[in-house]
Amino acid sequence: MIRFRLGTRGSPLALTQANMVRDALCAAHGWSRDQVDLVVIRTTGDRVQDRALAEIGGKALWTKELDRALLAGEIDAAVHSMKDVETVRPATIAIAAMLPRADVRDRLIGAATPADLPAGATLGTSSPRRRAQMLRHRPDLTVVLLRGNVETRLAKLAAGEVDATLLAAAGLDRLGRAQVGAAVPTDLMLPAPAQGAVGIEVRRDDSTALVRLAAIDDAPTHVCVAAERALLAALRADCHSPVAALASLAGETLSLRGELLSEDGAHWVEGAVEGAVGEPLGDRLAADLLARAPDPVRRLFAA
Ligand SMILES: NCc1[nH]cc(CCC(=O)O)c1CC(=O)O
Repeated sequence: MIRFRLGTRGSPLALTQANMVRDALCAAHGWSRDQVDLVVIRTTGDRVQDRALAEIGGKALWTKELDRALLAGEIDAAVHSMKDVETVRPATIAIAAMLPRADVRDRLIGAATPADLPAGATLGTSSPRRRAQMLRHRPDLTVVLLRGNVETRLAKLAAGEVDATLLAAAGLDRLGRAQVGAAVPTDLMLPAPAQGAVGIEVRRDDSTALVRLAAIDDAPTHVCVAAERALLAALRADCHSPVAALASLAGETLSLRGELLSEDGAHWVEGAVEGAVGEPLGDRLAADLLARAPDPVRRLFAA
């Protein structure tokens, strides 16, 4: 009997997403639930909660231990929020599949819209993108660090530690918190590259796992997230970088929007490109944005 081991982080959101992958694999291959083992891997990012990720080593904090377990053969595949996966991955690891993307927007919790926040309100976030985008619209806000998993952040908000916060709609919805917060339109706040997408990685030389996962790949999600990640790669951006991106697919035409900001949100540049799937849209948009970026923005992205 086939057994398949799926590695995942242990946060409630990570476990929910790993269960979605398990359900998709069972549906695609006619497996029973007990044929897919969820193997919980504790990551540095789960342990360190008091500093911004960018400060202590970035996205690798979420992927390093899962990469190790994957390459050591302890698991057959690793489930990730694609938003947390580094732009440059080891050559030995392949992104084999993505689940259909959820709501890509951020939700604001604490006010109906950014404009409704009281003057001088305190916004809790540790995302450079959310901080810069909110300061762009509301330079009067005070932004403070807020970390922890989704439930922890909501508890800190309820305890009055901050007046408002932003969380991905995808995470809230998957955790059964669809009523929490108000979605901010993407025209006002372009999401993080890959927000709302769950990806599954395997060893590049494991053709069995590659084929099994191909059966659950959502091609439109994969194409869009790949374009957003290509923009990050072309910008040499990392999790310190205030960058937003969103691709959408209409028939064979892929559209990619992007926004780069200075850390204080006082400067920004936005742009969009369109083309056929397979065209290097990320490179084109990166070149266009960098050419037009005001100095305080370009300095953050100069390779
Ligand atoms: N950086 C943490 C993280 N990684 C993925 C999600 C939510 C799910 C997603 O965006 O796919 C979150 C929480 C958040 O940003 O609110």
